[in-house]
Amino acid sequence: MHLPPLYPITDPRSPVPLAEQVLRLGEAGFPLVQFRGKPLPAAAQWQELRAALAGAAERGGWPAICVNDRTDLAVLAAAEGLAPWGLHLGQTDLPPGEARALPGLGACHIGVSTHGPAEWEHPDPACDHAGIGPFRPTATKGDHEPPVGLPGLREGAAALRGRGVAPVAIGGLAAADAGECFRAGAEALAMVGEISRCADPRELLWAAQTARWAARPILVRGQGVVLIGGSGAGKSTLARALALRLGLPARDSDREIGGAIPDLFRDLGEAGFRALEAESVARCLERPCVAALGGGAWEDPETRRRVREAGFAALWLAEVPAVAWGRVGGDPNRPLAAERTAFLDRYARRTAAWWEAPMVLPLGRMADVLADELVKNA
Ligand SMILES: Nc1ncnc2c1ncn2[C@@H]1O[C@H](COP(=O)(O)OP(=O)(O)OP(=O)(O)O)[C@@H](O)[C@H]1O
Ligand SMILES: O=C(O)C1=C[C@@H](O)[C@@H](O)[C@H](O)C1
Ligand SMILES: [Mg+2]
Repeated sequence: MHLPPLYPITDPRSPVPLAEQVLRLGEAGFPLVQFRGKPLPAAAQWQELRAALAGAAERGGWPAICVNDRTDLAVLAAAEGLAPWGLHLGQTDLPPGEARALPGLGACHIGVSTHGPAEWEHPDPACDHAGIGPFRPTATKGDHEPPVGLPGLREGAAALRGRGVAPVAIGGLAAADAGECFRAGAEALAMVGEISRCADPRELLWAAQTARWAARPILVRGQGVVLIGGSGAGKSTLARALALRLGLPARDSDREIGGAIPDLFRDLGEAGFRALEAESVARCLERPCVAALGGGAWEDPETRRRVREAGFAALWLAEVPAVAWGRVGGDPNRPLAAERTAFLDRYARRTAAWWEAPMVLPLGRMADVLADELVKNA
């Protein structure tokens, strides 16, 4: 289970409506936001949640939204075709397994709040991430448990990771805590409000990402790498920059197909193109290299299996879909980038599979800067 380094939670005390908080954070590059509407009345929470989910759906499924506490609202949303990415439950909310069995929530990522060893040792098998906290005393929640501090975070993170659950530090955190929390084993830092209130949330996220790479490197020298993600994310560009620095060949499944992509789509149809693409990816995996995969290649489960079997690391270049569209929309060499709505809908459909890989957030950086940072820690 992979999460972004910072996990913002909406703040109902802010004058900015909750849906707008979510969408602004998405625009800044945050892939995941938790929707917390407490103590607003249910009707107001629902109105904001629906607007946030509908807005994110129109933006290529970006950002992903995790609903805090309100399983009922998550079910309502799912019934409207707006199932959230996840659901975050406290120890006194519905049990995760029962929540996930509700209509429309089968694919939900469930997070739980944990506070001590009993919960760290026995996380509910239906959850794939968990908050550990409070890290220090916090004014956001009046009813919190005693602070766990760094020792608790370290103990909780090790126990949860050992059980396949991604640990999220939460409670009174500031961005300056990032390095220490990642070194203690946290996958992400959750923060209420601070992120939206800061002058430049994107810079905060960039700093947290580089701090996490320093504490928990995602590249190993000598190992092959495939870059996955949507069309226009910058995979081909980053693959070249990364290969140069890692001393590996740069490859590109689109180039190695050996024909002009628009001609292949015209002559063979998309299914014919996909068959050639799968063979091309398989050739890229024959020896270690940095390979950019075509934007649709990761949809094929056989390709995903082959990448794992070849021992390559998969990295998701998680660009904001609207930014990717701005780069490649209308490009005659990309037959699936002809129409904006279809392009963004395709991004949204493909996202679930990309979440399987650790993400690289470009956040406005050029490929050379991203590659330098990634290689620094390899
Ligand atoms: N980090 C970046 N910042 C700004 N522009 C970029 C960045 N990376 C790539 N680009 C530009 O965006 C466009 C698309 O990049 P690229 O071809 O690398 O995307 P891709 O992910 O490989 O897309 P596809 O899946 O369609 O092959 C190119 O014009 C490239 O120069
Ligand atoms: O998003 C897609 O499905 C595509 C992306 C490109 O990399 C090419 O593989 C082709 O244009 C199709
Ligand atoms: Mg490419």
